[in-house]
Amino acid sequence: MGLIIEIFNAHAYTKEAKLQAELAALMYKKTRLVRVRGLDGRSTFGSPGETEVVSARGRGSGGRGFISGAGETELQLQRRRILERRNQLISQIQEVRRTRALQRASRKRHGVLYGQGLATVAVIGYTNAGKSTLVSELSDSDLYSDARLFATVDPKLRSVILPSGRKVLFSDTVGFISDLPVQLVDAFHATLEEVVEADLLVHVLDCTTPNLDEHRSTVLQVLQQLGVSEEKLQNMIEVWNKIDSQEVGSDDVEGLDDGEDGDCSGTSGEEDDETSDLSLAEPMVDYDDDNVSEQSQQGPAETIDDQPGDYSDGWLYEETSGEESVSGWARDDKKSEACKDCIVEKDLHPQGQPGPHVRTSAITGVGLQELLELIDEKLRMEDEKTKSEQVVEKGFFHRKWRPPRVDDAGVAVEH
Ligand SMILES: Nc1nc2c(ncn2[C@@H]2O[C@H](COP(=O)(O)OP(=O)(O)OP(=O)(O)O)[C@@H](O)[C@H]2O)c(=O)[nH]1
Ligand SMILES: [Mg+2]
Repeated sequence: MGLIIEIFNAHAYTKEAKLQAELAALMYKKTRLVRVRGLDGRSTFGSPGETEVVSARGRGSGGRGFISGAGETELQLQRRRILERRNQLISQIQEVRRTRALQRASRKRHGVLYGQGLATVAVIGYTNAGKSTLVSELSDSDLYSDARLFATVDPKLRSVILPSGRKVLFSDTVGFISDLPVQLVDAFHATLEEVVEADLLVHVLDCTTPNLDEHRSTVLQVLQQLGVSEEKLQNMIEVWNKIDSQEVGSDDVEGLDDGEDGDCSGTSGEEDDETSDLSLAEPMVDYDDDNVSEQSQQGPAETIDDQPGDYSDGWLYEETSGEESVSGWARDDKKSEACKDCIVEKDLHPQGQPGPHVRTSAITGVGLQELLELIDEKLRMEDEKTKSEQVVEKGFFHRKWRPPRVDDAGVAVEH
């Protein structure tokens, strides 16, 4: 637990996160403030291992030890100091939160001013999944990003232009880890406010890890603890990142079941190997002449047989994302060439089974375009849903009040 807090501390680079990390550490220290045996063999109070902690009296009346202040034991003194610091930290955190809320409100206003609410997409996931790399790859490219907007407001927020031309804000979040202590979840709640408030969540998983399922459930658990709505969880996009790692050694693809690495081509768990074997043996989608010529218009043609691996488990991305979705939005060569390797699972988890919607490599750019298109589509669907909900609400609440008709009144009084 102490180590976990230290890790968070090291990664806390905003003022708010730093305050929260200190608060978590403080609360942790408080729980460890117990009677311990000092080096001289006497009972003392303090954190285990802290030899400087002095012994306290106050174990009932007449105990031995220092008295600080009016009969205050050393333990009480330490507790009081911790509580004072805690209160200080809490009020500072509240202040920072207020500022953040104002900033968020101003971002929304800014979006509205420009004719469209500025949606936020929170990129979440287990630590080391590649979230930051993904967000910066998306926003560093001139193609996707508008660096002028909000860059100074929050370094973790990046403005990105979706294929439809819509601007959204991507927020990179702190990585989740297993056994995240409940106090820490609370302490980092504000840091993760972006997650709760985001319009859409993108869950990045490192598909080369053998613990993919475990990482996924850890993240889902934390999201639930944070109070993310069921609806948002359902709508969340799952991205399997680092598919290039499999390409690196094409031999690895044959030896997917070596148990060392995860398998980016399967769905998840034990079925992976079976699925990937199937997909490697007999791809379900043939690349016919039409498809090949379609691809050759976008980038250098490559024969599919030469592909080092088929990440699709039979669901190859064969649509070219639709001309309409890329209108006015030039693809760069690197990305469009890479796109024929990547896969979008549009039929989102049909039987509620976990699995990727998009497979990406944040390093090479594979799958990023598909990811953006999917985000575009999801946000569009959300907009439509919100609009129709508003219409229903309006229909119900904004109905004009009319006095009861005379006929009705007549029925009521008639005898
Ligand atoms: N091979 C490969 N490596 C990647 C890819 N994306 C990220 N990495 C590497 O994975 C490591 C972690 O990447 P980050 O982007 O820092 O991961 P993160 O999810 O932000 O990690 P935390 O902030 O600690 O939660 C880095 O060494 C990246 O270079 C990818 O697509 N392929
Ligand atoms: Mg990161």
